[in-house]
Parts: sequence; structure tokens; C-alpha cells
Amino acid sequence: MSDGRPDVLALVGAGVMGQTLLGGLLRAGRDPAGVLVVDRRAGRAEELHDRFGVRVVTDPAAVAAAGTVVLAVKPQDMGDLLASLRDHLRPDVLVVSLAAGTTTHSCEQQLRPGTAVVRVMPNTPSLVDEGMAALAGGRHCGPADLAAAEELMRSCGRTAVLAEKHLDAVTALSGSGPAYVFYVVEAMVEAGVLLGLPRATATELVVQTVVGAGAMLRETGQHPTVLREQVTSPAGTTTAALRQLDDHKVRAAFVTAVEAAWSRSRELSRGS
Ligand SMILES: NC(=O)C1=CN([C@@H]2O[C@H](COP(=O)(O)OP(=O)(O)OC[C@H]3O[C@@H](n4cnc5c(N)ncnc54)[C@H](OP(=O)(O)O)[C@@H]3O)[C@@H](O)[C@H]2O)C=CC1
Ligand SMILES: O=C(O)[C@@H]1CCC=N1
Repeated sequence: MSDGRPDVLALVGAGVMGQTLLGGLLRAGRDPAGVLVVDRRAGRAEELHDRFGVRVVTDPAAVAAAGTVVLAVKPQDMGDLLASLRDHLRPDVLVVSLAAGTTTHSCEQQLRPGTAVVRVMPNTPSLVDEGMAALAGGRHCGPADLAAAEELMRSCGRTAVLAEKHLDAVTALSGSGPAYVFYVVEAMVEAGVLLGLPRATATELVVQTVVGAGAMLRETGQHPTVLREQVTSPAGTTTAALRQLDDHKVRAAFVTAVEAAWSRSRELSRGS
């Protein structure tokens, strides 16, 4: 940890994203004794302690021991949360917010003046160490703070440091992106079932196809258009399918959908 902060990390909000990051940090070698989880659901303590070996509390005052505090609650809960943490945080704390559509400026305004805040947009493939997280530093955040936040997120995937103005687009693309891929997978599996394949077989075929296509994109570095053309034989099956996707404006629907997510992220940043 940088700048003489205590090595204790507090994670506030142990839902989907909080537990995903927690798992990554522990897999990467972080000592569970140095991690404190704060979640408002009292019943979570035993379950999370058994699963991760970390201490779990409901009292926000416990963050006073932490050099780094990661906020993983819903954007709509951030206001109440920041108010409850404000007087307990160390003056030199690093606050890392994972909340969609919550700007560093809005966090800073609700915390003690000068608090270092990093805004992060992660995604759920962090569960299998294939996450993508974009980070943006607030106005009191120095290079060492950003590096410390990046190190946290690298425990479960890749990172990119971007200007904060891009974070709503990141949220729409890679933050929500896994849901778009799962949606396509669901549709393809249903198509396989419609054509008479057992559901388990259809699922295995589709999942391996998606994993394989993703690996090809990463490992060949080829443009997706080139890779798609390699599959598309003249007068063949693929071109017949792609024509239907174009006729149904699926490409345009994806663009509009991502734009809607971007717009919603911007709305969240205005508190609506
Ligand atoms: N899920 C995803 O794919 C992604 C999520 N994010 C962001 O991560 C954040 C968390 O999302 P997600 O994990 O899905 O949400 P969840 O609802 O699964 O988890 C949030 C957790 O925080 C708890 N909580 C809420 N307020 C407080 C509080 N004041 N003190 C302590 N604990 C509290 C909630 O308790 P309770 O259940 O009682 O409400 C819940 O356990 C969001 O801001 C989201 O935008 C970012 C990228 C991807
Ligand atoms: O749907 C959401 O609001 C969150 C942010 C990105 C992914 N899930």
C-alpha cells in the first residue's frame, strides 16, 4: 500500500461485484486477515467468513482501520453510505468506488475535503480472473493512488486508466457487456433447442463457440470483420444467417442498446 497507509482493505457491500473482487484479491494472495467486509445484511457475516475467511461487520465505523476502502453498493445507496462513512475514514484513505454513474466529484463532495477517490468500472468476468476494469482518478488522487487501485483490480483481470469522461461509455460497453454476451448465448441455445438438439448439447456447443471466438480475437489480433469473413463461405450457411441478422437490424439494435446504457449511466450520475 502506498504513502504509509495501513495495509487493511475494507470492502463495503458484499453483493455480486463485492464478492467477485474479494475472491480475486484472495486468489491473488492477499491475506484474509487484512481484509474487512462491511455489509448491512447481518446474516452475511457467517456465510462470508466461512467462504473467504475474512472478518465481516455491519458497523461502518470499522472502516477507520482501513487504508483503502472499496465501495461496492448500488449507485442509489451511495449517498447514504458516504454519509455514514465520512467521519470514520482516515484523512489519508484511498476510496475506490465501483458504482456505476457515480462521479469522483460527487464522492469527493460527500467526503472530507482532500479525500483521494478512484472511480472504477469493473465487470463480472473478474470472477474467473478475466475481468476488464477501467479506472479514473479524482482531483485529489495522485499517480500512486491510481497505481494502488490498478493493482487491486489486476488481481482479477485487465485494467485501463482513462479520463473520467469516458467512464459512462465504459459502463455501457464492458461493465454491462457480459450481460449482452449472455443474452446472445441464451438466444443461440434456444435456437439449437428449436432445431432439435438436447439443451445440454446446445449449451456446450454455444459456450465453447463463444469461448473459442473470444480466444481467437485476443490471440490472433485480427479485426473481427476478417474473422467473420473467414467463416462466411460464398452462398453458404453463415451468409444466410447474417442476412437475417441484418434484415432484423441486430447490429443497429446493439448500437442503440449500448447508447441506452450510456445514457442511463449519465442519468445515474445526475441522481435520477
Ligand atoms: N453487477 C455488475 O455486473 C456490476 C456492478 N457494478 C457496480 O457495483 C456496485 C454493486 O453492484 P452489485 O454487486 O451488482 O450490487 P448488489 O446489490 O449485489 O450488492 C450490493 C451490496 O451492498 C450492500 N449495501 C448497500 N448499502 C450498504 C451500506 N450502506 N452499507 C453496507 N452494505 C450496503 C447491499 O445490501 P442489500 O442487499 O441489503 O441491499 C448488497 O449486499 C454497483 O454500484 C454497480 O453499479 C459495476 C460493474 C459491474
Ligand atoms: O447494470 C448496472 O447498472 C451495473 C453497472 C454495469 C453492470 N451492471
